[in-house]
Amino acid sequence: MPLTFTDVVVVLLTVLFYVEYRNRQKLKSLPPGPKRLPLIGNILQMPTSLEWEVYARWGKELNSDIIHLDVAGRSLVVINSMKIANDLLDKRSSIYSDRPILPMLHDLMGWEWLMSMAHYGELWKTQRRLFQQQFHPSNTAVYEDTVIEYVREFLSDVLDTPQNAITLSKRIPGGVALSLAYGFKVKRNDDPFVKLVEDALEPASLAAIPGAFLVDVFPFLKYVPEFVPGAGFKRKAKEWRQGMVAFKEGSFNEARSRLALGNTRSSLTSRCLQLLDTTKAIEPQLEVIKNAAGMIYAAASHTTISAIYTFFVAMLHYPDAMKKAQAELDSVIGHSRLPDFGDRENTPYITAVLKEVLRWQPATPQAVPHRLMQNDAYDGYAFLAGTVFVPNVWAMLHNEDDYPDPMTFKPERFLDSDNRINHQIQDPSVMAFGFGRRICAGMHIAEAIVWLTIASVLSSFDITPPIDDEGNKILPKLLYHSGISSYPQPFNAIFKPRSRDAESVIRAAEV
Ligand code: HEM
Repeated sequence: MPLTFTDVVVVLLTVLFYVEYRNRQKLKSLPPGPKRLPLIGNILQMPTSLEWEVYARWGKELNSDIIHLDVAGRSLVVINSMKIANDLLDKRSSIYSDRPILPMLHDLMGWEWLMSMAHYGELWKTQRRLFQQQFHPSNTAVYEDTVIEYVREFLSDVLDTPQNAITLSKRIPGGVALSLAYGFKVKRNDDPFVKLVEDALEPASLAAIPGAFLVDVFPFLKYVPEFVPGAGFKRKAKEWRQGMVAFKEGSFNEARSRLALGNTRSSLTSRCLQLLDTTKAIEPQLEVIKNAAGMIYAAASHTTISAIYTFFVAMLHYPDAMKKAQAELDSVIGHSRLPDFGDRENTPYITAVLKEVLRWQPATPQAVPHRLMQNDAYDGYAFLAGTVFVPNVWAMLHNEDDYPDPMTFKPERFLDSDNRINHQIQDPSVMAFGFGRRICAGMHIAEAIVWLTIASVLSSFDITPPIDDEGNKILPKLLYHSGISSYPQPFNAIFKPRSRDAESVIRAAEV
């Protein structure tokens, strides 16, 4: 007998009621969360901007450092405290180190090879090992000269076109990354590889946020054909996939041919190509090198530029901090040379500025999400395998107990009464760079780039806000874009050499 319309409605309602019943059962053992709607859960409340601040507010309202969000039946757990992040993501890292599968990013855009997004398995392990061998924290010689080179070129470029200083600063982490990955010397303007990789990365950063695309919430949508109305995301993904392939293959092939011609600097690609094991299949080895090299710009550039921009924004809002930093640099380094890494030990205030930059507006306010690999229980809660955990680094770094008056930029909070680094104060780096086995593999390089940029810029320039027609300062708004790495909205600043001597020192130091 054929089914009637009423039969279909009854079956459908039964299924829906069953799904909702199961969701409610699951929720009983989960952390508190904002009020949810049947079936779709919290989907309509999911914030689309400043997520980290909304999650922190929800945590306070619910009086819990761990909150649960139901995204149409999928569990998202936000961790607002460092202790819980340590308990789960560090101490139980053997089961909390996977990444969520995001159909838009992984399947449709083809970024499944990207180490920071990769599944916790053999491919990730091989890439991470390779990365650590090349950039071991003790092996500073591999990156310090490159960092010095790009920072000094930046200073000289700012002397030439001070009005472009903010845009020019992007070349510091971008140039260091392309140099470490492929041995390319990045052009001062319109570098073709920077363009290639930027075109590929912009959409990937967006798609890396869980729930940014509906297909991440309803994975079956990935099977909807491209011509169906509303499937525009598939056309976008196809175009973005081409960008990704062009960057990954194009940069690697160029590095390889330059190596063959002997026309390259030492880099991860060149060193790995020289160490190829000819007794084994070559193609899989090439694939690993290609992935690891492609990873470097992706992980290093947008995150580190965010921190550099935050440094500029902080100097505009807090000129007293800038003056104190300059006074320290003047007394330790003087006026006849630029800072270098040997000065790090003797400039605690600059180190404190670096720490406060990483804390005040963290470059990755929600770090990168982790995915639980097997069922687990914690503090009376039960989590199912597949639950996605978002470490709300912003909330941890704005915790009033560790950092009183957290919205204020105050490097002094990291110093003791003798103006030395106070090790009793929680170091922001233990949160700002993520957790457990997936912790940022390049954090020492990131800190080196940002430290040298702060020290070099402040020893040479004053940074002040532009002035409007009525004589008022135009200060940047403290509004940050959403994305895996978050950066301030466009702003302007005036960079003025501190003296004639400062100009001569910059010109003399250019390498
Ligand atoms: C201020 C700058 C930076 C910040 C804030 C930052 C932050 C992060 C965070 C939060 C993660 C994810 C950690 C987790 O899953 O818990 C990560 C992963 C990673 N970062 Fe960074 N990062 C920065 C710069 C860099 C640089 C300069 C490099 C390389 C030269 C780098 C290489 C990586 C790599 C390879 C991963 C993937 C680790 C994995 O999944 O195993 N990062 N970073």
